[in-house]
Amino acid sequence: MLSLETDLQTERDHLAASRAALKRMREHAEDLYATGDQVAGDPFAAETLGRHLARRIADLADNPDTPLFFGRLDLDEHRYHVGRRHVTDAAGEPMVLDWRAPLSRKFYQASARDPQDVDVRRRFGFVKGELTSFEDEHLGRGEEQGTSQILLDEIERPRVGPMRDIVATIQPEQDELVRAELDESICVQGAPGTGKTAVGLHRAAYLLYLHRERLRRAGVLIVGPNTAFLQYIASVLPTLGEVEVRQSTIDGLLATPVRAVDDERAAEVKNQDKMAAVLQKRLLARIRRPEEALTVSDGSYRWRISAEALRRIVDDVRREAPPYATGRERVRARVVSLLMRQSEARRGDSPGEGWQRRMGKVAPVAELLDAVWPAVTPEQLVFEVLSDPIDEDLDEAERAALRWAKPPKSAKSAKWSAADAVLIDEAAGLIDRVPSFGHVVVDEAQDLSPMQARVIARRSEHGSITLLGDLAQGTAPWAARDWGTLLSHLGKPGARVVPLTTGFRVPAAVVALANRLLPALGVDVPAARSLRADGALTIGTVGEIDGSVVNAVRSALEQPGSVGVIAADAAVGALAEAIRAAGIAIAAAEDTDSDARVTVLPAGLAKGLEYDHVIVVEPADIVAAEPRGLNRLFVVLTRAVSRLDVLHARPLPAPLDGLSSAPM
Ligand SMILES: Nc1ncnc2c1ncn2[C@@H]1O[C@H](COP(=O)(O)OP(=O)(O)OP(=O)(O)O)[C@@H](O)[C@H]1O
Repeated sequence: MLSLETDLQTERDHLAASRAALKRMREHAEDLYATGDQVAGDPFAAETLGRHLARRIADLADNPDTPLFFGRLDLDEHRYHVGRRHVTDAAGEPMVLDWRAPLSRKFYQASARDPQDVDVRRRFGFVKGELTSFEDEHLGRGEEQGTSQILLDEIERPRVGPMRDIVATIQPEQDELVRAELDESICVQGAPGTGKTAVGLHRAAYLLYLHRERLRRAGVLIVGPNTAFLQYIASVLPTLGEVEVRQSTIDGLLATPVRAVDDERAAEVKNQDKMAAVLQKRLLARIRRPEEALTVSDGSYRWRISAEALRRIVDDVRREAPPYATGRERVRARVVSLLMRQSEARRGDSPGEGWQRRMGKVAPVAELLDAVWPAVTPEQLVFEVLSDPIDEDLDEAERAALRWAKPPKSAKSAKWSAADAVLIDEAAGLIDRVPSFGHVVVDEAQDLSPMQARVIARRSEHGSITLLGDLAQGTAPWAARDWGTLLSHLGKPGARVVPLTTGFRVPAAVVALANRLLPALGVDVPAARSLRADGALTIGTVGEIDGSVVNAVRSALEQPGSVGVIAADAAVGALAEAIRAAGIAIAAAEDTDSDARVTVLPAGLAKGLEYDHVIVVEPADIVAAEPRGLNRLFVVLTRAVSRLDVLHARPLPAPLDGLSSAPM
């Protein structure tokens, strides 16, 4: 016991010394920042250095609630503490090793069977930033714990506020994914609560650490399903020291503001992958083969290019298939080049750049371009397709669904829907190149339509992707039934698909309930198993919904943690009213900082979120509200971290039929 206390004290001393070292590193960076103007040779260098140092100072901030290290590795000769960032002493010796450093990998991967030179792996337990315990595994002696108590404490802790990082407890199968090579695209099929989102965010942080310069230039993008979700995950990367990652919904990536709503059928047709071909054909149909020769006056000279030579230029460029706008410029450049050759032959010297620019713009050349390769905006192209959808690949019903209900006068006055914005992005990608990110993480990817997938494909053409999702949680009308098809739309057909099945959120009893829905969902996915034996599930028949929900919220509030009331979208307003009328404060779904512990949430927004206590209201209504209602119910039931109440006045949906349901 004494030795344990002594050990704990030694570790606390190391923590204090590491804190002091971090402070020294920060002060050093601050000093450099203050004197930056003098050390840098010129204003540009001063600004670059200043930005670098400001970032470094932010990186070195010490948050008293997040322990500087969480583990220790005893190797043959050396002992390393593993933490959130590198900390070195005044002599440059490591005091804390960044979790992403190659050596730290042993902390996550070593096992009794494969100790990887690790004699002892130590995990630390913290309470509010205080080091309170540790667990040792003597891997060198072939000893290994079963499931770590520190991990169990971590996953069972009450969830309040935004999502937290999991660096201290990343599991070996998660670590494999986090540390996959930058060039490798991967797809994670993960049952609810298996840590897909966590893996995606940590992979982004890991890649930024290893390939900082390359990724800083190209950028890293995280795509999530809605703003409530983005708020929920927003603080994970900053706690890992990464602040320069763009986080967006699909709509947020698009340049077109959404000001209209499609009916279901129109949205479905517009999201089919064949719309890409429809747009492309329509665009290429603008290109005409020249029929007349071109004559250009140039002072006392007249140059002439035959119709045949012009046709050859247009045919060649078309065959090269550059983006449309590049094609137009290429035709212009080749026409000018032929003019130049004539000029050289006649005048005996090469005309300069000014001449070439002028020739590119003279009226006959401009007219030729407008006739054979007319300029077009993405909006104009989509406007034309929706005004007159004549493509032979569309049947009559599809054409009718596409046609404007009330045709606008022009592309400029059109009000675009979310699906139109995706079509406009597709058109923009046909006309011009879209810059590609170095790495893109897509969460809840099962809900991407083929056309939305192409939005991401354009932005990851020269980079890699991490695709995260669960086919069982697909709720959009176009949700993926298999990953292979979606991966082809994303331009990464060969990506590895890796399943995750160990759940860290949902208690076993709740997983068993949700798994009953799986056979009815029409997708082939492995069922989850939960690491959590705790947790409570109540299924109750009630007479009157509102009053019963208020009672359930009251008793949920007697326990620590967050409470999520999830109901069919149409029922949420009245429920929130009833809860407020009972004097209970409610937080908005986007507001993860609110003091109120209760959130009332439409089923449509529950994806990706979690609450300690979830109250699901009238499952039959959630199922009836949409075509993939059972998938929606699967999502909703799996949001609970500790306790789930299912309240129903109507019979439960068929797959849950026969479950014992006590009157409440
Ligand atoms: N290795 C881990 N250690 C501790 N907690 C973990 C670990 N992996 C995941 N978790 C926790 O489990 C919960 C679920 O993780 P996450 O939201 O990433 O799962 P998900 O697979 O994206 O879930 P869903 O598909 O239901 O949205 C989170 O609270 C997360 O912090």
